[in-house]
Parts: sequence; C-alpha cells; structure tokens
Amino acid sequence: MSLTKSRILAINPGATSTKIAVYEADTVLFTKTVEHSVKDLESFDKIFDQYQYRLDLVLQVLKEKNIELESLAAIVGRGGLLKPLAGGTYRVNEKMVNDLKMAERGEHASNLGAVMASNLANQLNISAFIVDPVSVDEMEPVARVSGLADIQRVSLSHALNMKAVARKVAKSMGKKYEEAKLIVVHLGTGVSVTPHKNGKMIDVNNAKAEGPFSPDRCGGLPADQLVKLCFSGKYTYDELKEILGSKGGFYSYFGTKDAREVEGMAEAGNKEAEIVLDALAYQVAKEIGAMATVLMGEVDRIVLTGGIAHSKRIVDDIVKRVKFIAPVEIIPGEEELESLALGALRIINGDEEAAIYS
Ligand SMILES: Nc1ncnc2c1ncn2[C@@H]1O[C@H](COP(=O)(O)OP(=O)(O)O)[C@@H](O)[C@H]1O
Ligand SMILES: CCCC(=O)OP(=O)(O)O
Repeated sequence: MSLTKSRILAINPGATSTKIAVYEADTVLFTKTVEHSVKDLESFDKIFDQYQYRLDLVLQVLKEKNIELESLAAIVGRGGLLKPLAGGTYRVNEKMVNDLKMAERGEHASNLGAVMASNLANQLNISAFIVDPVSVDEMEPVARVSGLADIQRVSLSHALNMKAVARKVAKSMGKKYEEAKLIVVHLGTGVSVTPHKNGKMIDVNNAKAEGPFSPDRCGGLPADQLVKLCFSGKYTYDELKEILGSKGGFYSYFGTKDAREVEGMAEAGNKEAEIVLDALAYQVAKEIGAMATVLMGEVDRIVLTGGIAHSKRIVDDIVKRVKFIAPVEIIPGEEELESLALGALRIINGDEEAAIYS
C-alpha cells in the first residue's frame, strides 16, 4: 500500500452513532456507521467520558479497513457547541479544544469531533479541521428575540448536513444556493428546521431546546409546567439538564432513541407509540409552517433529511401536512462525512483558507 499521505479521515460523533470515513482526495474509500444503543453509552456520565470509547472504535475501524495512520494527510471532525460562528472550515486550535472540553454551550456528542481529530492529528504531525459546526449562526436579528429580555434565542443545528443538502437541492433546481429559498429539516437524534435565504440559515429551532421533540430531546415545552418541574424537588439541576438534552422525546416515552423500534411498537398495535409517532410528524410539520412564514411563503422546496427521513410512515405524514407550501424533496441519511472531507480538502488544495477560531 502506498503511503502518499493524501488521505483524509472524517469523524462524525452523533448522539446515537459514530460515523467514520476515509477519503483519497475527493474519492471515498469507505464509510462506516457504528450505532450506539442507550445501553452502550449509559455508563458514561459526561460526553467527554465517551472519548476513549469512541476513539478506540475509530482506530479499530481503520485497522479493519487496512488504513495506516501514516497514510493520513489530515483529520476532520464534526464541530460541536462552540461560540456562535460563520460557516466554513476551521483549523482546530487549543482555544477550540478548551471550549469544547468546558462544554460552556452544553453537552453534545459533536463536542468530541474536534478533540478526537486534534489529538490523533498531533500524534501524526498533520492538520486537524472542523467544518460547519453545530454552532454556525446566521440568524437575522429579529429571530434572536425570545420575548424575555434575559433570554436570547440561539442557533444550534445540524448545519453541516443541512447546508450540504441545501446546496445539492439548489443545484438540482439550476439555482445557486445563494439564490434558493428552502426549508431544510434534519430528522436525526435531534431535529433542526431551518429556512435558508441568500445562502444563510436565517432562523432555526435550537435543536437542543426548541421546536419539535426528537428521539432523545423534548424540544419546546410549556414554560409554566417546566418551571414547576424545576422547583418540584423531583430532579436536581444536572438531572433535569440531562433529561432535556438526551432523555426526552421517544426515550422518555419508550426508553429507546431508535425510531425504527418505536415504529415496530406502533406496527405491533401499541397505541401510545402510534400517537407519539404521529405527534413527531405533527410538530415537525407545524415548525415547517412557521418557517414558511419566515420566508413569507416564497419557498422553492422543503427538504427532509437525516436518519428518520428513511421512515416512510413519518415522511408521508409530514408531507401530507406541508405539501401545500412547496414541493417536498426527501434526502434520507446525511452528507456529513463527505462535507467534512471536502471541507478539509479545499484547505489542503489551497482553494480556501482555514478560518481561525478565537
Ligand atoms: N431506516 C430507518 N427508518 C426509520 N428511522 C431510522 C432509519 N434509519 C435510522 N433511523 C433513525 O434515525 C435516527 C438517527 O438519525 P441520524 O441522522 O443518524 O442521527 P444522529 O447522527 O444524530 O445519531 C435514529 O432515531 C434512528 O432510529
Ligand atoms: C445540537 C445540534 C446537533 C444535533 O442535534 O445532532 P444529533 O442529531 O447528532 O444529536
């Protein structure tokens, strides 16, 4: 095997999976998704406690695929809950790693991406990058107002995949991304619903705290009942944060984050599973309706993507409610590994300069 150092390792830690790919320039050599059940991750208290477990998995996959570490030119990880920033490729630096370890903007598996990439890259004396992290913030000023002076709405979303599929859909319509008006919905372990205008995500439900519920998140909750729960003595602060961030949604009803399992329960006649699945589609459709008003009804396409976009039941249910707004395009799964690799490649090839996180 040649050791030309032209390969890019892409690592995408998600809430319920670690996705790994190696690219030779822009050609994929392999992709692999390692899914994590609730049981796999329940012994880890904090996200950073999962670091070694996930890194070992990555190294094991590289070994299985006969990829020598010395053949890597760069490593690119999914960017986590950093400061609000513009989209693009960022070189991983010490400040970024420290911010992610402190998890000041919250705990999420994506916080591991830059750190895994950086530690591995440092050992190999090569570069580490992130691309379009979850904290990409392109919201318009009006979208930031919450209605309470103490609280500002923030942008946390599946920016990487949504921007990639938005570009793809715009191209298929013969438009530039910057010219298209799209509502892109990522249906993953978290759910993001974003209106895209002038090449920017001008609003989004914060996928950790607002909008529709998801496999492991509550989404927006009735504020008065939540406040009551906070002061009920039933949960500590940390427990409640954990429930809201990773033990809500499907998990709170059925103890699983796997949409396929919930569908299986519904098919077997479980009425609660049926209604919760219907409610997910209902809430997503409602959020799409709200974002259509952000674009003043001028919507070229609604795009459904992410793991749950594989589900015919959920997709059909959403489509029947929103197709009056615009044609709906379904792009199941995600383009995240490719977007990561190509983002790093643009820097390696000198087509773009890496942004600096400061
Ligand atoms: N074929 C499928 N049908 C229905 N749901 C699916 C399918 N494949 C994956 N999913 C669901 O997609 C969700 C994960 O989506 P994904 O985009 O991979 O998210 P993440 O990267 O956040 O873990 C899980 O709830 C999983 O059960
Ligand atoms: C915090 C936004 C990104 C997100 O929710 O990702 P997952 O669906 O992988 O949890």
